[in-house]
Amino acid sequence: MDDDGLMLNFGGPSDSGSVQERRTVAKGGKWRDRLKAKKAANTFNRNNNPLLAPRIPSTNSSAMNKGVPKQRNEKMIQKNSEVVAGAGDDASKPAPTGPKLKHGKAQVMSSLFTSNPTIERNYKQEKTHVPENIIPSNAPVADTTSFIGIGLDSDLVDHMKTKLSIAIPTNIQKKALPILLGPSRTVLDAEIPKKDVDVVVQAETGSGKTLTYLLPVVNRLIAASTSDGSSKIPAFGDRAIGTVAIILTPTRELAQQVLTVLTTILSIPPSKTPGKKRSHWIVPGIVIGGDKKSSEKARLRKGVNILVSTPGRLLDHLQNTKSFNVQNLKWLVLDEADRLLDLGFEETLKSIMKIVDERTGLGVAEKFKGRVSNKYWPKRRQTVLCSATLRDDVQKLAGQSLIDPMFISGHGQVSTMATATEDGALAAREEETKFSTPNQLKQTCVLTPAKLRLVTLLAMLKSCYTVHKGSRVIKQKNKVIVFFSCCDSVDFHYDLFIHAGKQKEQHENEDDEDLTQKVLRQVLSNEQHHKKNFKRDTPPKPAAESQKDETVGVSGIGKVLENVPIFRLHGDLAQSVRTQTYHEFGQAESGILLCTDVAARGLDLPDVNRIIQYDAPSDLKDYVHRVGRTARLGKAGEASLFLLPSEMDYLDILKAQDLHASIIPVENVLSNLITYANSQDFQTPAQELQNLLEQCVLASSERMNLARKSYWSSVRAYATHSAAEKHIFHIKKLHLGHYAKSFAMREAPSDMNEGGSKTQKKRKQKNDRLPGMNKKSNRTRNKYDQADEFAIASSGYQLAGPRTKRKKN
Ligand SMILES: Nc1ncnc2c1ncn2[C@@H]1O[C@H](COP(=O)(O)OP(=O)(O)OP(=O)(O)O)[C@@H](O)[C@H]1O
Repeated sequence: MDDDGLMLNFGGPSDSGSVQERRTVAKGGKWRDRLKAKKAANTFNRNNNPLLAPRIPSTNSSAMNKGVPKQRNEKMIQKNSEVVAGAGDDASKPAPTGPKLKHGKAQVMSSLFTSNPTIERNYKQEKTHVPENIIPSNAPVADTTSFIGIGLDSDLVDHMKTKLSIAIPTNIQKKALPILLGPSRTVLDAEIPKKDVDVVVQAETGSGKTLTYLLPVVNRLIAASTSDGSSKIPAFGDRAIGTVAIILTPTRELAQQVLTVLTTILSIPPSKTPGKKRSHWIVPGIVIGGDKKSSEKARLRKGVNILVSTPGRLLDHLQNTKSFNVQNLKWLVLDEADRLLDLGFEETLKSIMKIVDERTGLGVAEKFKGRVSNKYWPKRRQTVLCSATLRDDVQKLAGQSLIDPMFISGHGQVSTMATATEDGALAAREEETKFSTPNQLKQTCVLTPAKLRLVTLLAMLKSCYTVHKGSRVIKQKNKVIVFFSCCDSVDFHYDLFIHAGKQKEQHENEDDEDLTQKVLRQVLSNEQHHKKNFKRDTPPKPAAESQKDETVGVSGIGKVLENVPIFRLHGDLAQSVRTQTYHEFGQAESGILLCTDVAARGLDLPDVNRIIQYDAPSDLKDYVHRVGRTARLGKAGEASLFLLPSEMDYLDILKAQDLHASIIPVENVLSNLITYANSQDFQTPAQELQNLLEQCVLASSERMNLARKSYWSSVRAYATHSAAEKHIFHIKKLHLGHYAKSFAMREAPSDMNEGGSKTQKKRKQKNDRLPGMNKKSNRTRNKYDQADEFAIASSGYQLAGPRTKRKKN
């Protein structure tokens, strides 16, 4: 932290009560004089502002309670705030030359509570939004409507009750099912058209959209394969008809989840109604990337009647698997349609549509003519689009691939898309298509200075699993999902949370030798022995750890997080690991899932009570989907967003969409780290925790590399915010040194790809400079703009960051 050592803070809290510092750079003179001046300033700030400097622990503080003598404790804090490798406790001695890092700079352990930015807006005076209506908006509707009343098959309804405990439809199911049943509907309603139409479904997260589009398809196929003796329509039952329905999802996990629901509702037992006979011919199936293509081909050849797929693999089979028969396709469902229409999927989707249109255009195959032309089968292919965040981009597609679509929204009127674009209706539609989150969801925001981010995250996570009641610590079970902006960051935090704290145990019983000196020495020896690359699929095992690796299967447990199982999920993991993680976290009673946006959409992970967005989403839609992993189907839930003080205006963007997050002061979150009754001091445990994390990173060169990779990938991801949000999330506003602290590093890392001649390095640095730093940045920025979750995944493409304060400026 090069600047912290020289920046001096003067001034106390401002009149408004917000934290305010005047900074003066102490230049010239001897280092001892500068140090003295800094200490004087720190003492002043410490007395005036709780966030600016560590307090000397009071007699009941954590350190004192542990029996650490006051004098030693003061020294520790002092040491934490100063140049550890350079200056010892005795200021009269010349600074010893401590171990150096590769790039030749002494290690600086700066305090967490100095030089933090001020929060300019007085948020305490801003009104907190209290939702007027806290009746859950995505729960089943408590009225007389039943699935039978809507017109579903009685055997199917019984089966759903027994297998899924589902008896009453949700709001969106009540509205959309009758329309999607079309002419096959047995219950008549004059207001609902009896012809088959394309449909756009927009409803809140966790409101049962999956069953909304699956039930009509299954119900119609079941009806088509049933004969009760009285009907003139012969029962259909031939798997060889090929694929009649395709459900497309943006992620593999979501595809697997949809297949599970589909298989469950298709496992309907034989009817108990006398005379009612049904052919069991409907075969569900899945084709997703990461699986063996040859076995998928074999299944498609035999006939998969309802197919769930991700776009890339579907296109691959459409182009290359001759036996894949879609000539009789009757339903095409795009789940998370807005994501499927995003950059990256758009081209694939166009190609899919083109091929499907060509093949279905040939008409029903000769063999099935007359057999699939009754009311149970749509006359032409029906397309259904679904999402919680469908807006104008979907209307673009509506113009091309949907014919006179109906727009069904969870909280609005059913209307045609044409009406929506007519005069006057547009304004109403805009209001209707504001992103809405479940009423019962509690949304909060923590304004955290960059240096405090990591400890604040841990404090928040700890609070989910332990409650302090007086001197008693009560453990509780919870399921929490933490969203990061990139895969490297997920990997780094996963590894850190599992291994941090084990170093401490190892060294505690040893001689008085300074721990930091030992750890630093370890780094130097590690660097000679560990040249191997870090592999993503297996958790890192730094040699500095003497303990056995506590990673079991796809989860691990760590001391810093109360031994709660920690999981990770991102697009760079092997498919087998992704699948296992999804299942194990889903079934776990308690756990923390660290993930990227790959888990943001559609995943129905049971009983998740808390969402933490550690990195702000790069798209507002992702905000809605991320927070939607909790508060599902009428249950309670809380979602917390981490923002830097400089990013506070993002709350206004959220407000404009009726997304209201109330602010929690960072001190309140950090106070969860206080473990001793009656103590007010959160700074000492926070500082101790940060030191512990930093030591863990320093202890292994592999982990240090991972921290650097993760740091640069996160910086790169930060640069991908859309133009509309650039004024808030601009890389120039990011204090890189402080940001490094949130990766448990003591200073901003240099470029990882260092090497080559001096001129080559200079040229590379110039080309790779951060966005907005020079004229060449445009070229670099184009690369960022194309990056999606999967592209941000790896840090193969690294940036050179400014390394000194002068360069930074
Ligand atoms: N009518 C119902 N009664 C009870 N539970 C239901 C009902 N309909 C769906 N569910 C259950 O609600 C949960 C959420 O459903 P689903 O995943 O389809 O929500 P969604 O609207 O698609 O959410 P997202 O937008 O996040 O994808 C599932 O566990 C599902 O089994």
